[in-house]
Amino acid sequence: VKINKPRATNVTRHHRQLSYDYHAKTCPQLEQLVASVTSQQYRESPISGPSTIRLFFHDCFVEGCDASILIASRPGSMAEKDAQDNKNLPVEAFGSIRKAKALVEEKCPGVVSCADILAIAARDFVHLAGGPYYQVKKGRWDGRISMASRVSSNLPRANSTVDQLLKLFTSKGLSLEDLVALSGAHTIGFAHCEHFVTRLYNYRGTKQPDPSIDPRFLKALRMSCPYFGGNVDVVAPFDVTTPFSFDHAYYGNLQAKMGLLATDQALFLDPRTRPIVLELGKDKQKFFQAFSAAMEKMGSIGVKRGRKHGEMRKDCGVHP
Ligand code: HEM
Ligand SMILES: [Ca+2]
Ligand SMILES: [Ca+2]
Repeated sequence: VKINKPRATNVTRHHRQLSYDYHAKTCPQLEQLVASVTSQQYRESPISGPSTIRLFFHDCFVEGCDASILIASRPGSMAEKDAQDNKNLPVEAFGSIRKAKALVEEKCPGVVSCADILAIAARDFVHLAGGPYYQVKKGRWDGRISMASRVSSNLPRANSTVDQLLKLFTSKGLSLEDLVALSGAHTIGFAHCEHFVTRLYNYRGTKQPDPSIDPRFLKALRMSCPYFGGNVDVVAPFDVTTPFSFDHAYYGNLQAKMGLLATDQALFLDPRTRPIVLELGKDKQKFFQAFSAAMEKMGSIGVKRGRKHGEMRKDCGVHP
């Protein structure tokens, strides 16, 4: 397989422009302000955690980390959030960003982008669920473009092959290691049946289940997800062992043939990614380190700086 070289120039140049202390003078209390919202939100509706982390991923992969995913559609222009791939993102995720932005605007008007707030909130939720607390680089501006039509080609599908995943991730400046570490976000959260149901009944048109699923796990999943006529709202946990805790159990599940999506299980089946799955499954600290580093890289995809390329929104849902 030919792996496209990451367009490192693009990514690193913007990367260098972000900094940990970007708001030290303009909004020194920024992280506490966001934390007060995320911690309360996590107590009141814990599903804000996984959904905000996913929101951040879907933002960064489409037009870069620029809060383009938060823009509301207008008549005649369908925005990213209403694209098919984003329709399962619960309102809670958008709600926490809106609340955090409102509080930040009250204390530090006009200086902090929605994109930075989303990056900080995603980190907070990782930590609140038991994951690592890593420092977040800041200095992103919000994006001017949000088009539903740009979404699907920039996001992975639940049945993408490892080749396809690699091609997509390297095109964003992310490595093989980053792909495996970031997929570890599936240590929390849930997926709707539609994303894995063909694995349970008709794998690649064989009318048989995917042979790489553990038989007991298969049976349990089939109980929740019938092939026909199931309830479309039913979800299954990504990590059957600790669905609410941000730990490295995800990688152990893959070794036990209990990956939920084809893309999860594929990371253990593919000889290129298997060694990384084994390594991260052995050592929680190693996973935390790899995940934090990969989140920093993901958080610097396509970052915009300044009025020429970006904007500073007051309301994250509308262009100023
Ligand atoms: C590697 C390719 C990936 C694929 C194919 C994929 C696909 C999916 C799918 C299909 C869902 C279920 C959505 C639903 O039914 O509601 C999901 C959920 C989720 N994804 Fe991924 N994902 C990938 C990578 C990532 C990355 C890189 C992150 C973050 C760093 C992430 C974080 C999450 C989280 C936290 C959830 C749970 C959301 C919830 O419970 O509300 N995923 N993903
Ligand atoms: Ca974006
Ligand atoms: Ca877990």
